[in-house]
Amino acid sequence: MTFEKTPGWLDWYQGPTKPQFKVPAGAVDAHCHVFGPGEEFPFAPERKYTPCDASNEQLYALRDHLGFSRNVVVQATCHGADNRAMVDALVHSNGKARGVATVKRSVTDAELQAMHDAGVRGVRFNFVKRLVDFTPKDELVEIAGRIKELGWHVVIYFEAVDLSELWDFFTALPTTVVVDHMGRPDVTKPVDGPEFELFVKFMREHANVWSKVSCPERLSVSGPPALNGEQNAYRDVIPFARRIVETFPDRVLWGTDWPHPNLKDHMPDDGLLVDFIPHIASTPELQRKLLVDNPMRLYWPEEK
Ligand SMILES: O=C(O)/C=C(\CC(=O)C(=O)O)C(=O)O
Repeated sequence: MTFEKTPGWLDWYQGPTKPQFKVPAGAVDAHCHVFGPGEEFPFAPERKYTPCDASNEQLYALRDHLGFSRNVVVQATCHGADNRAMVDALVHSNGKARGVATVKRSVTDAELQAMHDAGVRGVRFNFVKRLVDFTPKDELVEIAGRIKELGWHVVIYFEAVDLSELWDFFTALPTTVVVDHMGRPDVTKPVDGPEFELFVKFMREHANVWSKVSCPERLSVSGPPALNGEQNAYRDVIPFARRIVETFPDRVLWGTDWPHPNLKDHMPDDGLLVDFIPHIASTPELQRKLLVDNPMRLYWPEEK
């Protein structure tokens, strides 16, 4: 089956630079995706976008190029609840990748167990309206209860303005809860203003809540973009990510977000994205927690 990309689609960056920042040994890229390839793993009929292909071989070549050791592959909405491409990536990783799936209430216990055996350790609940149709909360509660039995966690993706409305649902989840991209703050607002304070309160009052401090390229308004050797990219995002890393050093994760779905403005050089890390985690200890200790505790606890 061949697919036509969404008009204006930006393909991932070819030939990323070698990062100047050397990540610590055993670093984990804890948020990335695979797309298809569409011929082998067709995109879902209910998808809101059609991406370019981005295979697991290409993902693992990037991992090696950037100096990372492992990946967490997160199911992208263009594959709906058909997790085959993501699971195939885990199966071909030599144990170096774990996954986060999207499931429906109709998933069977045997299917969940098969995903667990392949390396899936979480499910993603997506509340970003441009990406998914609404799923009833009672269905999500039921799923959360079932995956808890497997020791999995829930990854949540939402926009900052929706946090107050989703608060009661999120705070009742019975598992570890990992927030994608700091809950997508509006970085033109103050880092100590009411909107981001609510997110900090969410983490402060709930010790089971973690955050990915990823995706500056998605959150930044004033840039400059991670292109053309820029070593000080996305300056407007730094205070937000830094605050979360320094306040909750044991509950933060970082990922490239390769192949960067739905960017409209530019496609970042992934090598320069890695060079962003020391701006938000400024000491070797913070870097080790962010890139090694925390993701290992969550995704490979048996190795700790
Ligand atoms: O890569 C991300 O985390 C963000 C996405 C895409 C996405 O999450 C998905 O398709 O599942 C976005 O904001 O468009």
